[in-house]
Amino acid sequence: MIKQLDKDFTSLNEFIDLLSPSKIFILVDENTHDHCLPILLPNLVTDAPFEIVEIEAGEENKNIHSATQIWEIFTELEADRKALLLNLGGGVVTDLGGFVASTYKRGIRFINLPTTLLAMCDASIGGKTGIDHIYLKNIIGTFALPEAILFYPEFLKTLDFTELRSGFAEMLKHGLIADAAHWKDLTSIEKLTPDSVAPFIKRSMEIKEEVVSKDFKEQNVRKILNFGHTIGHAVESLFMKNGNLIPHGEAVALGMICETHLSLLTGLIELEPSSEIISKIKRLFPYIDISQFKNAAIMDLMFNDKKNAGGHINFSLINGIGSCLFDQKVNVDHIMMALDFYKELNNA
Ligand SMILES: NC(=O)c1ccc[n+]([C@@H]2O[C@H](COP(=O)([O-])OP(=O)(O)OC[C@H]3O[C@@H](n4cnc5c(N)ncnc54)[C@H](O)[C@@H]3O)[C@@H](O)[C@H]2O)c1
Ligand SMILES: O=C(O)C(=O)C[C@@H](O)[C@H](O)[C@H](O)COP(=O)(O)O
Ligand SMILES: [Zn+2]
Repeated sequence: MIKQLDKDFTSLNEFIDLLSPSKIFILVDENTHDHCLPILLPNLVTDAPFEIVEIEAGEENKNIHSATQIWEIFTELEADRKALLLNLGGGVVTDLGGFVASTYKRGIRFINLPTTLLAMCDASIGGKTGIDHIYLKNIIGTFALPEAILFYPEFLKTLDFTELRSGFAEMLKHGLIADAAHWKDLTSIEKLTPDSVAPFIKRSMEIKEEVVSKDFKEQNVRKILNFGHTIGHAVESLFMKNGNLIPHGEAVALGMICETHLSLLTGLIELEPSSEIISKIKRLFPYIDISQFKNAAIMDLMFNDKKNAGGHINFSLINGIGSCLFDQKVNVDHIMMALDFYKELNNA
């Protein structure tokens, strides 16, 4: 169930009532503890006892150490199989919380309460949970669906602009892979703010939900949701390794530029739409200097991509605005050219 919360959080309370949990755990990070918990707690009406579990904020904490910490808290506080986890946060909290919940005692129930644009439109939906390990993004994880995804756009009011823009990248991705009108709507927004983007959140969520409903375990069409991520995740991992993190959405924006150019090089898309896509993404997102990374190092990481099979890198590439093909095998020289294309964009 995906539903927008009213200001009294009635649907959350009703739903918790229905689930009748033995205990509720509310997972937050430092920022959602300060900004979102004070909105949730006065509205939470339940007979079940609850505990707050806090992790440090940031991608560097989406790891096994945080997971262990949470499992230990569950054990100490005697969480049983009827316990319920509320993931109140961005994609780090929903990915990590979902992972911890789906593995503790072989699975307890969880509800996602996304607080970033990225988590609302993407991470909270679709049941991919996980953690990063040895600098590889989401390399350990499960497919496990939340009982509900309840979103409240008011949470976005305290979000930094950089994080809002990061979520906007995944929304643009949804337009590019599946809905040209959504791409047009999003790229027509004059100034990105919580209010200006709010009318388009629902459509973005629907696109993600529609794709996932056709292929939950990512055997085929779900791979289109990974457009921009083959190169984006590789670059994100290299920055993580250097201890110099970049927001996930910025890595995806970079990845979408490279992979749009790759779509052009492989003859899938015409020059005009590819130029439109690249110039619009370039205008919206900061240029990321990747000159420190050799193309071969970026490529090495792509071999760990979860879409791959039989030692081949499988790309998801667009064949027009609003349309995407998966399992595309491309010439290695073209991958190198796409990376060089991005590296040279700074001088263009
Ligand atoms: N499972 C999926 O399908 C999926 C999809 C897309 C991305 N992801 C993952 O999601 C993660 C990125 O998510 P994210 O961009 O939400 O990052 P995040 O969870 O790190 O949140 C970004 C920052 O915003 C802060 N924050 C969150 N809500 C806030 C609020 N309302 N007000 C003020 N500050 C707030 C957080 O503390 C953090 O500092 C990555 O790990 C990515 O791999 C997963
Ligand atoms: O839900 C999906 O499927 C996606 O690919 C959405 C992506 O935006 C997201 O970043 C996802 O976590 C990537 O998954 P991964 O399998 O490439 O780690
Ligand atoms: Zn993503």
